[in-house]
Formats: sequence, C-alpha cells, structure tokens
Amino acid sequence: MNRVAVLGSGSWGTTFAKVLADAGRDVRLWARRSEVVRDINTDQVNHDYLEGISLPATLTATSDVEVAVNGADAVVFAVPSQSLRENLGVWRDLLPTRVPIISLAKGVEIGTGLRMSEVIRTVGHIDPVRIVVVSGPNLAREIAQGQATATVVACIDHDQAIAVQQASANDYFRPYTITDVIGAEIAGAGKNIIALACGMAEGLGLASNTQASLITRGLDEITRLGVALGAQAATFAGLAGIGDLVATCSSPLSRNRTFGVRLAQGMGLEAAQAAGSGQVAEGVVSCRSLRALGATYGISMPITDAVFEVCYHQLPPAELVRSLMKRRHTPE
Ligand SMILES: NC(=O)c1ccc[n+]([C@@H]2O[C@H](COP(=O)([O-])OP(=O)(O)OC[C@H]3O[C@@H](n4cnc5c(N)ncnc54)[C@H](O)[C@@H]3O)[C@@H](O)[C@H]2O)c1
Ligand SMILES: O=P(O)(O)OC[C@H](O)CO
Repeated sequence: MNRVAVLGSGSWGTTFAKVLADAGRDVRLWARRSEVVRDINTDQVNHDYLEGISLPATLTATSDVEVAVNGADAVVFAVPSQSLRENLGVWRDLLPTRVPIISLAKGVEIGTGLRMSEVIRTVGHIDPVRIVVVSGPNLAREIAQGQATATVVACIDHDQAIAVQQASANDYFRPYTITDVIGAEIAGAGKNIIALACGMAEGLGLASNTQASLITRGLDEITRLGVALGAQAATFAGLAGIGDLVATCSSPLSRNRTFGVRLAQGMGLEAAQAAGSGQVAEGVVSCRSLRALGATYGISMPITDAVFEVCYHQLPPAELVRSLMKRRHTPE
C-alpha cells in the first residue's frame, strides 16, 4: 500500500493521516475548508484541530476529493458518523474500486440504526470484504504527539485487516487484527455514551468508585447489545471495548467526557456543544440510536437510557447516578 487518501481533516482524520505517513505511506488528506488545506501545505500544521503538532512532508492536503482519491491504494473515511451518508452520496462514484475502505467514525446512524460499515455498504455500494474498521483507545492528540497506543483493525476478510495493519503500524501505533466488525463498531459507539455519564459523574464530584462502576456496568450493557447484534463478547474485553472505555472515560482529552462534565456544570446541550469548538461528541447522538437498537433487540441499557434522559428530557445530571442506584437489585 503506497498511497492512502484520508477524507476528513478533523482531530482524528489528521492524526490517522500522520500515523499512516509515519508508517511510510504517501498520504493525501481531504479538507472541506481551504484554510485548513493551506495551513497543512504551507506550515505542515492543522491549526484548527491539532495546534502545535508538526505533520510530515509526505502528508499533503487538498480540498478536491477527486485529487485525494486518485491513484489511492486505500481510502479512509474520517468524518462524523451522522454526516457519512451525505458525504458518501457525493464520494461514491469517485472512489477507486477494489481497494480497502477504512472507517474511523465511532457512531451509529440516527433513524436507521445502521453501523458505519452498513452505511458504507448500502450507500457506497462497497463489498463488506473491503470495509475495515479502526477502533480502540485512540485519543487523537496523544497519538499525534507520538505516545504509544494499540488499536484494532476489524474486517470480515482477515487478509484485508492484515493489509491495513501493516500499512498503519509504526513505532507508536500498534494495530491488532480482528474479524468482528460488529463488535468493534458497537463498542466504539457505546463507549462515547458511557464517557458522557462518567463526565457527568466527574462534574458532580463523584470519584473513582462511581467511575469504575459506570465503566464496568457500561461495558456490560454495550456487550449485551453487541452480542444481540451478532458480535463476539471477547471483542468487548479487548482494545475496542474495555480499552477504549478506560481511555475515553478517564481522559480530560475526551470530547464526550468533557461534554458530560459541562452538562453537570449546568450547561444545556447547545451551550455544551458550542463550548466544544465545533468538535464532535458522538455520544450525544449515539445515545439515541443505541437506545433505539436496544429497544428493538430487547436489551436493557440503563446507563444509555439515563444519558438520553439528561440530553433530551431535561433529567438533571445529579439524578443520573441516583436513578441508576434506585433500580431493582439483580444478580451481576
Ligand atoms: N478525535 C479522536 O480522538 C478520535 C479517535 C478515534 C475516533 N474518533 C472518531 O472519528 C470521527 C471523526 O472525529 P474527529 O475527532 O476527527 O472529529 P472532529 O470534530 O475533530 O472533526 C470532524 C471533521 O469532519 C468535518 N465535518 C464535520 N461535519 C462534516 C460534514 N457534514 N461533512 C464533511 N465533513 C464534516 C469537520 O470539518 C472536521 O474536519 C468521529 O466519529 C470520532 O468519534 C475520534
Ligand atoms: O474525544 P472522544 O470522546 O471523541 O474520544 C476519542 C476517541 O474515540 C478515544 O478512543
């Protein structure tokens, strides 16, 4: 794999482009805004999303998708979940055939309940054997700084996963392969909701035991949903599951956790969104789509329900933990 196109130049798109360039790939990054393209091509910095991080010379930017994907041996989708369908409608006729399509977004589509690989399959008309999902404890800024992390690359075609593993591995980014795409995607979407809950607990001054309880019970409800959808339980005990939950629920760098802190401090949804400088906190929408999936499959998801109530029905964040504590006692 020589040339890779990355479509989407936010925190993770830019960071993953850097990972690929540092792994020896020639990378073209597509950005919507010409200022971002200019900053990357002249200063080798994405000032809007990764201030202070110097990008390699083998990473260049363009605002023309056709230029980005021309001759690419793989294409990475790095836009927020809820915009993927709309973007794919524009991109699909330009995409090279036969190359791997790599999905970075951690969310489930609202309204349809589709995972991102399903949106790619149905809207982009891409064969699932070509769709590779990257997920794990991957806070963008830490990785951009070259701090070591592990991740999973998931594809139903193991050889395709190995190709992406080899193309992205470098001295600070260690990918493991799995074939459980459903598990990787549900874990990635679900952990953002639990991070919102942990952020609210943090904002309320609740400490380690509360956080650990939310992470552990959160893992349980995400795992049960994933298994009902056809995922393997083992995936949730791995990097995409507990690994990403620990990173996201514990780190002040997480936009979802920070969003939860802001809600607990009394901000409404719009104010908390505005305070996030336009960066996406996927859990705010995924609590709706995963809750709906849970209802469809008969899966009880109390933390997701409580986060949904805070976000959309004015449940005070202080009531989130109280309402969970008041639930009927059950075996673990
Ligand atoms: N930032 C991280 O640490 C991280 C790590 C792993 C996965 N992810 C996931 O990757 C995905 C992208 O996250 P990010 O951190 O890069 O987000 P971001 O908010 O930093 O950037 C989003 C990018 O998408 C663009 N964008 C927004 N709406 C768009 C639209 N309608 N059409 C086209 N482009 C649009 C923005 O201009 C920006 O370039 C999310 O699903 C996120 O959960 C993020
Ligand atoms: O900043 P967040 O909350 O979107 O989380 C980023 C990554 O998904 C962590 O793996």
